[in-house]
Amino acid sequence: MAADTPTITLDPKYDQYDFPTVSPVNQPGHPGHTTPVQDAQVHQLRAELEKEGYTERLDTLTLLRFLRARKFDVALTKKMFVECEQWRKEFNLDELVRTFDYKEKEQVFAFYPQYYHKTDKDGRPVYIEQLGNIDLAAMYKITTSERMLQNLAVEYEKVADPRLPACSRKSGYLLETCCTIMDLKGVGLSKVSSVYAYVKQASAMSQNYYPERMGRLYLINAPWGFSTVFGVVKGWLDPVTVEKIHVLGSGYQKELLSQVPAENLPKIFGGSCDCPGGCAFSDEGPWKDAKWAKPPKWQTKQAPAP
Ligand SMILES: O=C(NCc1ccc2c(c1)OCO2)c1ncc(Br)cc1F
Repeated sequence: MAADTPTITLDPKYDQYDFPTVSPVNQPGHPGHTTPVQDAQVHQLRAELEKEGYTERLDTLTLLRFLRARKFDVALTKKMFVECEQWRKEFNLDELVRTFDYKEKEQVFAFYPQYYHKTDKDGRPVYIEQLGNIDLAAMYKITTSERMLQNLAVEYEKVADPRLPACSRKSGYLLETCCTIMDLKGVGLSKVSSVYAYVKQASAMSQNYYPERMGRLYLINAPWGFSTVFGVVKGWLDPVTVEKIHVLGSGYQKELLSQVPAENLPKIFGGSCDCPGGCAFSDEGPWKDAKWAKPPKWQTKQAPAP
């Protein structure tokens, strides 16, 4: 086997994957592109977590995501993993995923659409939020911030299964991140203050408990002055995160269409997609296609794609 062929060392006890596990991202720390030291850090982290009684989510792909988020500092990664397990327990996430019914979704979406819709040119799930019509006073007559965060957590859980595995099967390589579009049209700086608390909690949930899931973040229709404000915020963010974020004004369509094929982008954003019943409610994507949603039971374990 050529020296540069990506290979991944899997632990048969935890790594029961039924989708491709080699990442197209040819950077150290990504599955199929780890160094021997990084492989050893995965084993060290797993051994320490097992010793503390953890038994779930100790698979290689998950541990590598946490290790990348903490720059392979095993002690800091262990702390992050433990805090995430603590949050999952307090949030009662395993039951929530099974039972949560966001029956007020259509009414909330009139103010704040948040949905997954098809894929970008690299095959990632596209996640769209439209924040411009948020009216928390009116929304809190319909729902609560707790239920909005519960819905977000459930949708994030579905990213791990079935969305990303289906996208990985369709593309033939491992996909671990999403392409997020946040439409700020109509978000005046005054409204930002009331929305701020929720957005702060949502982004904290994303960064602390779903590490390395954001592949790209497009902030479109950013109000004039936002990119100046963002210039300050940028200084507080990790450079790896900053290079994923694209702040675009009203002339976003050309850049957005270079990342998301027109047929996958809703018409309202300059694409050509117009799902029956509305793109915001279709949940269209490879995860809805029987061909990709689940491997047939007979499928043998595939060797990682060369
Ligand atoms: O896009 C994501 N995070 C970025 C994000 C998500 C929510 C936010 C935010 C930034 O800023 C404000 O609210 C994101 N997070 C977790 C998972 Br799973 C999939 C995702 F696409």
